[in-house]
Amino acid sequence: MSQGKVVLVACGSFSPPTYMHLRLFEIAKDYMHSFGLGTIVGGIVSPVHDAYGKKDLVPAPHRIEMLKLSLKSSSWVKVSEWETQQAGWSRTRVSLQYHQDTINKHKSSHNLNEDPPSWLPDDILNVNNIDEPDNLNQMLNGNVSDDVTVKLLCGADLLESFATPGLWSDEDLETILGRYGIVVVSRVGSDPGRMINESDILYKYRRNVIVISNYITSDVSSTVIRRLVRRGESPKYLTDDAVISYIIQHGLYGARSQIKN
Ligand SMILES: Nc1ncnc2c1ncn2[C@@H]1O[C@H](COP(=O)(O)OP(=O)(O)OP(=O)(O)O)[C@@H](O)[C@H]1O
Ligand SMILES: NC(=O)c1ccc[n+]([C@@H]2O[C@H](COP(=O)(O)O)[C@@H](O)[C@H]2O)c1
Repeated sequence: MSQGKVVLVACGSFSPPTYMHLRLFEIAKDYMHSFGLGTIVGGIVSPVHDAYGKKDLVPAPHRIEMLKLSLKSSSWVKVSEWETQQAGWSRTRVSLQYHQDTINKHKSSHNLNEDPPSWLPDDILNVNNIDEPDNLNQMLNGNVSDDVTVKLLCGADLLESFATPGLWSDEDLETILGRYGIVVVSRVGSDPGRMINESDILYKYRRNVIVISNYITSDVSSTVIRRLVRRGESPKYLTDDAVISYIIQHGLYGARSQIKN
């Protein structure tokens, strides 16, 4: 298992973002830190293109704006608009590849002046961090690599979707699991351990799959928020207040102004 620097990338619809989407990053960061599984230097949320065509997927500019509102208080998780700016839907492998390539390109100090994308983690742009004494010591002792690897951050339902026939190509899964690796947070009703045991490809790459049991379980989903909004009920405390105001203001998900806020 790599113990170098890691950037977590979460791909999904985020229609709308819930507080659990953002909790995933905090849960993963704490877990990986306590078990010495790498140093998280940044987090990226990559909302899917409108062409993904999932039911209730509001146009990308709304989802991006709601994510930005949700992430106002985060110093290390940023929104990447790259997927939404492509001509059509991008497979997750392609998205990870793009983010990895861009990070590699900007990691070296001589590229710092080259218009870095706004989602690029500050730690990568901060040239002073590269040679900080602790890190240098570790590097000299051969304990850590200075490479930055992106890893897919997801909930256990996404892991389960790997087994859906025709949804993910074997080649993509080989690359996602073999080259990058994934960090999976348990979700009510899912059993990632069993999933790994039952899938040949997940079993083959099990060392690259970090499974985190989320003991503070929550079944909050975008579906639940959309349902409440549609019924004129309050989604307060399931997502950021600013997201709720945005939903009402733009009449998203069938919102009427009388939502009990
Ligand atoms: N409560 C949760 N616990 C763990 N992972 C979650 C939870 N909610 C969302 N995720 C993860 O967040 C990522 C983005 O998910 P997505 O945008 O599909 O959210 P969702 O709430 O499941 O949406 P929907 O209800 O529209 O299907 C996925 O990897 C998903 O597994
Ligand atoms: N073959 C693939 O790369 C593949 C297949 C299905 C879903 N996905 C991604 O997984 C995420 C799923 O999001 P939802 O759970 O909201 O459907 C999206 O980011 C989507 O692009 C990727």
